[in-house]
Amino acid sequence: MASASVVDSQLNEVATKVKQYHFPVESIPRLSYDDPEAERLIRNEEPVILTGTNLVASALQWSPEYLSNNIGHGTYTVYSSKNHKFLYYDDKKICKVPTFTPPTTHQDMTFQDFLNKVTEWKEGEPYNYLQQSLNDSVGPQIVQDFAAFNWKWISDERAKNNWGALTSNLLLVGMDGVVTPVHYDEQQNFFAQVHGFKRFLLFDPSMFGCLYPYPVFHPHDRQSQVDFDNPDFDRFPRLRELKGRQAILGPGDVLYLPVYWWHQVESVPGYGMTVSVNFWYKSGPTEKIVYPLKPHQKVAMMRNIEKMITEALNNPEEVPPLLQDMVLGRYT
Ligand SMILES: O=C(O)C(=O)C[C@H](CCCc1ccccc1)C(=O)O
Ligand SMILES: [Zn+2]
Repeated sequence: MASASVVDSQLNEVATKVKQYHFPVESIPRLSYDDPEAERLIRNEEPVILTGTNLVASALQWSPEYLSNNIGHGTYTVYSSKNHKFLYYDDKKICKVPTFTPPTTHQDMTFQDFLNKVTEWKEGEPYNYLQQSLNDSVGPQIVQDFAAFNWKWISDERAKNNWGALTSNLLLVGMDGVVTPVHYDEQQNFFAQVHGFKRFLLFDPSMFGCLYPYPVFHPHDRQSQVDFDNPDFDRFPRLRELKGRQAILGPGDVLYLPVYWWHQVESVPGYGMTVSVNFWYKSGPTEKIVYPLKPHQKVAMMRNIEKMITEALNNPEEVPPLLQDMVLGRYT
């Protein structure tokens, strides 16, 4: 395992290589897991990079080759995209938008088949990204490594911050340069980087108005309509107000990614394949309402209003005209 200083010097080099976009970014604090400031940030639902957690220390040998030799012959969901971007969509909502064309395809295959596709990849061919919840179909060695995660530390964090249950651990194995475009999730997330380097761009929930998410009933619910590589400032004028944060993760780093925080995740080009494991937790029960409401509470409220209106109208096509009648010239 690379020593801390080696990872640190690599992180500094990676920071000079990552792509810059039109908006300014500030770094996320990188603190030892036992630093009281780290605890304060997590309590306050602000992102922080934690070092020294040993959360996935037992998985630091999970190179793609090691996984291929030890994960067994179960099948895993592998997404394919004609470019390096993997915009997530919810299969269950496709019926609401008949004109929707999925931007990625996915199929189940063995890890070995996935790794062969990546090894034999040629410029111009589709990109592949393995994204699959870790389950009991993995081989005994991987089960052993998984069991040796620092479950004590992370369950203490869950309890201290009054979160709900762990819902899943997503195993993510990406090709060099793949990108998960900017979106938010409705769960608390400890994101563990295992192999290779990932750059996160993060935006706090108050940036909702600058990131123009798809409608809640759309398959791309929770994803931004904005393409950072080709920002459309005419259609999305408040993009100009966007201010971001940045986190670069190396092997062993854990990012606390608070619920409702927007994030774009990139496997840094030129640094090879990446392996990550996330830990998604149901967010805790909302204690009693305190005013002023937090930005993420307003996002939750906007989602509920969109859901109510869509269900009440019982026809997605009638939602835009009703919302426009309600807002344009009255609240604008
Ligand atoms: O851990 C997170 O929240 C991430 O966004 C990590 C991201 C892949 C997530 C794929 C995905 C996005 C939306 C819904 C379900 C699955 C990456 O590392 O590329
Ligand atoms: Zn996410």
